[in-house]
Amino acid sequence: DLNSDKQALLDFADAVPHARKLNWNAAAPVCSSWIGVTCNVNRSRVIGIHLPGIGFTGPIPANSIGKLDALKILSLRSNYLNGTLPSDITSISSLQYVYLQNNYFSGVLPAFRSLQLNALDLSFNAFTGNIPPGFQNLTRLHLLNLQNNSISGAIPPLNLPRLKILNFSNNNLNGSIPDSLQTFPNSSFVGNSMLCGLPLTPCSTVSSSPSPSPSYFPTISPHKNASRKKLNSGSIIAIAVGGCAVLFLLLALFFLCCLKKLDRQGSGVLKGKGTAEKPKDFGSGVQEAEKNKLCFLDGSYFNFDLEDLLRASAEVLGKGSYGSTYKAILEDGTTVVVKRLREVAATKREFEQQMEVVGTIGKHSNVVPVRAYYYSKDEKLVVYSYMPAGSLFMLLHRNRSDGGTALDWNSRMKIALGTARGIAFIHSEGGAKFTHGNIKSSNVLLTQDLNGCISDVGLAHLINFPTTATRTIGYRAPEVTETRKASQKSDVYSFGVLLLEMLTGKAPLQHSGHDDVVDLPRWVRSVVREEWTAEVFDVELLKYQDVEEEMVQMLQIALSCVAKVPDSRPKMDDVVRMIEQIQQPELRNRASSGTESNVQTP
Ligand SMILES: Nc1ncnc2c1ncn2[C@@H]1O[C@H](COP(=O)(O)OP(=O)(O)OP(=O)(O)O)[C@@H](O)[C@H]1O
Repeated sequence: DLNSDKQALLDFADAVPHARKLNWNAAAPVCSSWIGVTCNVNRSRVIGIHLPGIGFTGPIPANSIGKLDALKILSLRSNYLNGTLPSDITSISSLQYVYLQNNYFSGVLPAFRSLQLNALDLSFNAFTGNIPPGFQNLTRLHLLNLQNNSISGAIPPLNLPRLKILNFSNNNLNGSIPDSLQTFPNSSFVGNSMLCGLPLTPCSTVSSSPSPSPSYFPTISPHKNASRKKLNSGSIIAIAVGGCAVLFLLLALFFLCCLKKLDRQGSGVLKGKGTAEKPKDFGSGVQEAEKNKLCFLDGSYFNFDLEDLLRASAEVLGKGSYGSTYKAILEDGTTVVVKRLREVAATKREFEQQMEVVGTIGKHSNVVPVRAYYYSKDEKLVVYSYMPAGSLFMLLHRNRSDGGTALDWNSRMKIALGTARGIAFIHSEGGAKFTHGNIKSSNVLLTQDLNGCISDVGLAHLINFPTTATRTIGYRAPEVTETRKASQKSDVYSFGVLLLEMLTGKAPLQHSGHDDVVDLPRWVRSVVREEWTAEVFDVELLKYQDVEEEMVQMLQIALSCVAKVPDSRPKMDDVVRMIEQIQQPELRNRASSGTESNVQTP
């Protein structure tokens, strides 16, 4: 039951040291609050563990994870786990997905009992022994990755109907590749010097070699074999070590060159702009030795590591004040957004601490969650969920100039309230002095149902004060220009500008081809002073009936936020309350039908 699952997890966490803290508090509910743990629908059993890159070190003890006998997904990849895999884990009969790659597991490659197994990834470990013939029973397997271990012997004649991805490369396998596996590419088998047959060199192509007689070596390429026989194991090791050293040096040189080039370019690997380009390598500054250290803030969702990220195809979304932003599509189809930060002023410790805070704040439904981050001397990356519906900036301005439909009033109200709630949460959870520091419409991202989510939380604290970003200047409170320090009150000012932007349809920046205003609060104030008219409002909004009063109320809230004197501005909590008090759009229909008039949400 859930209690024994909980105990098994606690036993695991107690026994296995880990670099990153787990919030596995015995008193807190496992299914809703424990990082990296997924339960079944009725919350009676643990069915998934996703804990990649937590820094687990040492062996997994028996009677810990192995006791989770309803477990379907086990992901402990990219840790420092070693020793043999306890047999109670390999015996769990419910397992469907096992991701244990990039660890230091050793011992004989175990057979997995679960006939439900869909994916088994044990690559980049130190497993030895043969491929168990029992793998033939795993008829549901679609992925089998055993690359970069020390597995030896012949490949058993596996015939797995669903197998799509197979990788046995870089092991010590020998003999001929079974017919049933010959449809897989070369890359599935390379790096096994004693292995032959399609798609590698055919085992029987021996006629060109006069001696030794091919009949002595019926299944092994004589060419490879002959050269191998002359070397003793000592010289093979020497050559391998030498080869690796040269390769490592070359790689290091290559990375250095890339870095130098990057520095010269200022930021980003891309030379141009736009979305059509496909950079292959936005992580070229990542040092070989520091790979795999992608730190996850919520391991329960994603299953990838730094290598996957570096391999992903990426496209530039834009260059912001903090650096370049990429959309990356991982090999398994997961889409994430990677921010490559420049001019980070924080030390590694400060960066980590900030990310911990950001991790807590990211749990709010109006904040774009940070999924993972990476910090090295040369490269700082922050990984976010991809928000396919785009930003408020796009919906308000770009969409329209591209002939798209304008956002209606109800949607604007909903986005305004959501964003205000997100900012209020940032102010309350991050501590009394915690600020966002860069509130603007391109940092309000939307879900499909137009829930406004605030992005880039915590980044302003890590980066040197951006002075040049024109898109930011229009949102900046007057005092910040002098003090160069954001405060919660300056966030309120920026939010006020954002509200004015939604009300007027004008962007607070100079942008050719758009109806923009450099100082939006000043412009609105001057119009309002002349006469309280509909002139300030976006013409698109004037199409809607019976919303003028709400628009005027919102305008008042916005103007109170952009008060010149910081102390005259409301607190973010108050702003939320004020917006809530304007009749809720979703309640308007019911209210006007007379059944529930004057309804206000709490
Ligand atoms: N998680 C995300 N999902 C989808 N689009 C995103 C995501 N994060 C950022 N974007 C979009 O990518 C583009 C570039 O973002 P970026 O944050 O680099 O620039 P910015 O918002 O203009 O400036 P700043 O760096 O000051 O926030 C923006 O249009 C932004 O809306």
